[in-house]
Amino acid sequence: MARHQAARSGDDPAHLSRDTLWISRFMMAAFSSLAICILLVLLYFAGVTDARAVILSISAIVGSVLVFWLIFWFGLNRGSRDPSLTLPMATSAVVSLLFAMTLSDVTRDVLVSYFGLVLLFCVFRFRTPMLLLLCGLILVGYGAVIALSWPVGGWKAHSDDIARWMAMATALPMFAVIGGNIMAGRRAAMRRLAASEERFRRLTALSSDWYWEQDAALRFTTVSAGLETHAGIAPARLIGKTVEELRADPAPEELAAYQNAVHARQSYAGIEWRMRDDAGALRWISMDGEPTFDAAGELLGYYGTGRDITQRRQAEALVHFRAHHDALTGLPNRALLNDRLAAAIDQARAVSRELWVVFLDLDRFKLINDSLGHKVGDMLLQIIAQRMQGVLRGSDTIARMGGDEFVLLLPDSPAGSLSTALIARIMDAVCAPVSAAGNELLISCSMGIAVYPADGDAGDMLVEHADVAMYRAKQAGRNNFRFYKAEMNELAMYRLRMESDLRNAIESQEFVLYYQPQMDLKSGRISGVEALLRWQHPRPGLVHPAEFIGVAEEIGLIVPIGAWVLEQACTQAAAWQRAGCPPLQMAINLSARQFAQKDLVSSIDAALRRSGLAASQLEIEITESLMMTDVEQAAATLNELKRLGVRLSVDDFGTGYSSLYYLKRFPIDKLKIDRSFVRDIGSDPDSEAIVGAIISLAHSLGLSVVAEGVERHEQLAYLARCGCDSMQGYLFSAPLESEAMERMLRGLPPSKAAGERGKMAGAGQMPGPVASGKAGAFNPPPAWERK
Ligand SMILES: Nc1nc2c(ncn2[C@@H]2O[C@@H]3COP(=O)(O)O[C@H]4[C@@H](O)[C@H](n5cnc6c(=O)[nH]c(N)nc65)O[C@@H]4COP(=O)(O)O[C@H]3[C@H]2O)c(=O)[nH]1
Repeated sequence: MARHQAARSGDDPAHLSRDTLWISRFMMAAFSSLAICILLVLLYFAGVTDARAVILSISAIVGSVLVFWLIFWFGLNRGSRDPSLTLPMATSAVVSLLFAMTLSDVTRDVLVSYFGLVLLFCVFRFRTPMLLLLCGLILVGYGAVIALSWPVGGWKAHSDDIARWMAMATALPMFAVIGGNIMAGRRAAMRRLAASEERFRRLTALSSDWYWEQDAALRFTTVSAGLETHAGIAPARLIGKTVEELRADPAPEELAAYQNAVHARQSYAGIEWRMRDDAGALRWISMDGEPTFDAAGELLGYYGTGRDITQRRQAEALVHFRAHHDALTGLPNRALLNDRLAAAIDQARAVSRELWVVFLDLDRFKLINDSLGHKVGDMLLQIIAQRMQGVLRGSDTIARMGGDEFVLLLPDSPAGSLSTALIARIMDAVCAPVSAAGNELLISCSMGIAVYPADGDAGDMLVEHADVAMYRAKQAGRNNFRFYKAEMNELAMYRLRMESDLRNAIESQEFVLYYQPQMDLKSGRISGVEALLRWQHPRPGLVHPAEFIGVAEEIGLIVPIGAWVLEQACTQAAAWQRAGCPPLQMAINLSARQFAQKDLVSSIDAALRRSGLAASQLEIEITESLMMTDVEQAAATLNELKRLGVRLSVDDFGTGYSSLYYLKRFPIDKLKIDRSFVRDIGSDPDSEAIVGAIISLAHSLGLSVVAEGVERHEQLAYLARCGCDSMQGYLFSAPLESEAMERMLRGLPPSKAAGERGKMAGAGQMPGPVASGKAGAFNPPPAWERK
């Protein structure tokens, strides 16, 4: 019957439980009826009652049970207000009993006790009035039975029945009232409990927490539906399992606090652990728990609340990641590098192996950043970071220190994997052309390497030494690497001192301009002068640009210094002209940083306006490398300068790319043959050939040529033979202070100690070869070191 009911209710669990309840009530009534039938049969065999009475009574009882069975089988009870059919079944039972009592007066006293049983069933279902009604039915029925049998035996024969009826007439109503009230109270309590449970259910549904219970073995016995709602985990998955059994693999060690608490039978809060949700994703769960004990103090289990804290943990993980990684490249940052460095040193020490710390700095990155914008700079950094990651092994670390600086940790392997070939691979990865935002960029890098344990056994010391070595690599011409050597520290100290002195130099007005004339080879006249910067340092004295321009460029000071040079040179040229000197070309050097300044053209324009110098009298010297970093941008800037009317010359021609392409592409007026070729005229036929080729190439492109560093007549003669347009060098004049230059322009004899070489090497001496490096080739002067 239950199966039938389940099928009809569509296997709905709610229907199933309701049907089961109704059936169980029917079954109780059926078994009670069976008990009466058995009793009647026993009474017959005991000779207490006759066969007819037994058969009729059993037929009536079984008949009524059958009727109810059919009602339940066909579900006819469902339409009733009380589908359990307690009232009809109770009435039928009473009527059946009364029928059996009527048939056999002897068994009446036995059967009467079954009324109590019927009332007992009903007391759970009926309220007091209904119970009283049932009592009335029983009493009236019993009275009727007595009345029907009255003619047989009279008063005497029925004195027991009357006494029993009277006892029942007093007891049954009392039973109905007391039982009814007790059950009414119980029902009220049940309602209150149900209401409270409903409130609790709603509360947990509203909250992001869920409720759970565990037994004494700490297995979940109850888990509220909130677990599924908020964490996507079906509560059934937890039932019968302990927290340890549910933990996700690999199990993190966060449960020690939980285990300590439950072992000590204490409450706990905020215990966090991970498990997979029904979709397989990892979830973080937080639990608060409270133990429950029985009267004897034995643990019954735990109960408490839980919540899904996955989002919070993910946010924390993100914050942690951001605190330890560089936002742009996703590489470890300085903080994480320090941790890894300490661990790598410990590891290297433990296995007695080397560890290389490499400091890598991109060459001229600032130029790209300043000229093409931060977006392109950022893309470049990301691409290069990815490339380096591709070259390095899993055991290596690459960290971004900020800007264009990276530090690489390269632990050695048992097979001895560290070699300069690895460094070359990294360099190749960085140097491969990069396409960023439509720009084809060529970038190189300089690297310094400090080796553990030889160069230090502390992380910060190794990084510092690698930085010093990187600086030396840069000084040695960039796109290079250097291993750290102890002597490098001295140079680093010197550089630091220079940096701080340079920062004061502008304010203290320690810069001066010297001017070196350029002589027209055809006319023998001064066609122009080159403004050359000097630093009048209070202690070592006059410092040449080769020693500080590179540093000023790196720390960005070259921009204000260059602006000062531009202003000063324009003002001086205009002043000479106003003083009656013949008009001349004023050449100034432009650094890479200056060239990348967005307001370069406008600032030159402003300087020309302020000084009153014609744009055509200003010549800007730029180097080849400066133009080649980003060809498009360089062409745009040079074209703008050209539109302004200034002249453009390429300094140090022959030492760099010397590409015919850029000579055609850029609006250049003049080439300056590098003095390294000029120096070798007379001693090296190759240099002579190069000088000759440069001159004819320039002329065929319509450019003029100036040779720098001319010191000997032999050089002058060769240059003149090749058709060089002008020359600059000690043969004619060293760089001069402005007054001395003015005298020369006016054709007056030089005053004593006028020339720079006179100042540096002794006044009045004949010009001779003077060693002079280029900007960026940085050598500490002995005078500086002595201070
Ligand atoms: N051996 C030899 N050298 C000669 C001779 N004649 C001139 N020189 C030197 O050659 C350098 C020519 O300047 P540069 O090629 O533009 O090379 C310059 C230029 O690149 C840079 N520089 C100088 N002044 C400035 C400036 O105001 N701004 C920028 N950005 N760079 C500057 O510093 C470099 C070095 O400048 P200086 O030390 O003044 O060195 C000057 C000059 O003193 C000679 O006959 N023999």
